[in-house]
Amino acid sequence: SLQSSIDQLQSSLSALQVEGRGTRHTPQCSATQNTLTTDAPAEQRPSAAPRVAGQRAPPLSGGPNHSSSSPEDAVQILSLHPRIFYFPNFLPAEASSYLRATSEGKLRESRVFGTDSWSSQTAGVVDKTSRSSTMYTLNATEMSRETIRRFRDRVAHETKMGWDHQEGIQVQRYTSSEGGEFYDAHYDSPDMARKRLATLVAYLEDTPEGGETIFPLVQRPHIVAAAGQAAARAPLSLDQLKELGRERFAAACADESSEYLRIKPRRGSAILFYSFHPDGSFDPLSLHGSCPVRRGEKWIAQQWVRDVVQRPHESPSFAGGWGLWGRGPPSADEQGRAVFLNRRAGGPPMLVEERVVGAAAGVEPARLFACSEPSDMLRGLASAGAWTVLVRIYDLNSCEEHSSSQRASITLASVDSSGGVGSVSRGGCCSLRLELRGCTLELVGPTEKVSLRVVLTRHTSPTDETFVAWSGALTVDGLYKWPAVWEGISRVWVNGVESQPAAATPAWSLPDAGQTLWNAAAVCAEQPLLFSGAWTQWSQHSIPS
Ligand SMILES: O=C(O)CCC(=O)C(=O)O
Ligand SMILES: [Fe+2]
Repeated sequence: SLQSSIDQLQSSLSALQVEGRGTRHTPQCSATQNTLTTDAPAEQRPSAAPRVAGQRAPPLSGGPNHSSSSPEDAVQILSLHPRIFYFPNFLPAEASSYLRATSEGKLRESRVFGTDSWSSQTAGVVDKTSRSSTMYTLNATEMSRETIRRFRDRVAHETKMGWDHQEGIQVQRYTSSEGGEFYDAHYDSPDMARKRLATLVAYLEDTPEGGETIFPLVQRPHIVAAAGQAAARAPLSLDQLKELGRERFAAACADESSEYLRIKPRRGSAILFYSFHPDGSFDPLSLHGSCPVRRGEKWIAQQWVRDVVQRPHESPSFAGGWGLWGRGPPSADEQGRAVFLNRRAGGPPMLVEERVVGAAAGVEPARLFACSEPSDMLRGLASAGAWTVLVRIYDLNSCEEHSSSQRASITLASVDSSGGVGSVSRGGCCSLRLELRGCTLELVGPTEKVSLRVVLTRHTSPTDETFVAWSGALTVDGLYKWPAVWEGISRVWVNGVESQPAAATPAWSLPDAGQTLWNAAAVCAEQPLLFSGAWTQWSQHSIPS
């Protein structure tokens, strides 16, 4: 029965709490009864152990050493179905202030996206009957601010998905005008091709009245949504669940003591929730919305984490050649080199190598090779016509991608002609020489800060990467040191199946393979890898599959 399943789950929760207190587990992994206190104003929250100034880890310390010494900072499990976590102390005041200040003058009307039409290409529509608020998405420069970098490190740490999977942070403001701005119950990832696996919502301010985030299909205090149980017995369609959720949502906003999960905006706190199950399938219980703001304002910053790479230049494993972008993992050739199937162009398999000549970091030229078999980048392209080779040089410090001083582009009149086009561009950061026939990219500059991405596209749409025939990125050895985020990883699943890292990526070796191997596999396979590391110490035995 429903009650017995709930009882069962609650007893597993108790077991989990015992685990959480075990010596092997850090306090950040404990599930506590504090779940219900997310509604309480700060001063009513259970008092933490006396705090000694300077002893507490900073809220954004991130990385494997991120362990809070204060129970007040411990992450709380609000729900396992769907997975929702509450961080009482996620953002330092400095980050909240920066996010608000930088967005304030740039806010635009928020839009909604239909379930079928949503994609990064569609702009959405303003529909005040389901969403009224204003928003701003941080640009690359803002995303690279130190305070934001720490924020992103922390998100990467908690999700075990790197920066390259993160969208631009979206800041959103709801005011109390016109009956209170709000966001009706909705899903974050209607686009199933490019899943938003996880959403982190950070609250930048206290909202005096209204503005709660509601999960209307998640009942409290139970850790499992009764709606899910009901749905399991008499399956509801997605539309029916949504309808049910919307009814409950409206009622829950009007009723402080509603039984459905609500999170009150408190400056510095955050929730992290997943719209997908660990096996990659959609989780309909992730429906959520924002109640109308009754008094004051609500400010949030959202970081969406996608299954596919969003910001390639930030990949820690950018070792070249996701030829035919994400169409499958590489296999090994006779010499053990990684080979990508050349499906789209119908040509021979593509071989991508990474080499570094000269000093890895410094002013010495670094020569980077990127070739399709045997040694000509263009040979695999049977299709004649005009192409554009776009070489983007990313400065990893500023994340600038499009400034002309850091970018070179070359247009080829036709593919089957000489192909031996050379070009030198000089910009603020470096100079670039591109020799297609000789398969040489020569980059001269402060290479410890630079990453390259090479994209070959049809001339008609030089910036449309859906037409990519070849895409590779090259990182100078040692150039990008991914923060120690990856060190805690102990197990890896691909689409719900646990796999050995070695088996998952045969003969695929990178300079710092230990840390980047799995992420490389995620990029190549274009599917979520679900990592088990520091944060999942408990989840290995507590998240039912
Ligand atoms: O405002 C909130 O609490 C949630 C916002 C949200 O769900 C969204 O913008 O997708
Ligand atoms: Fe949302």
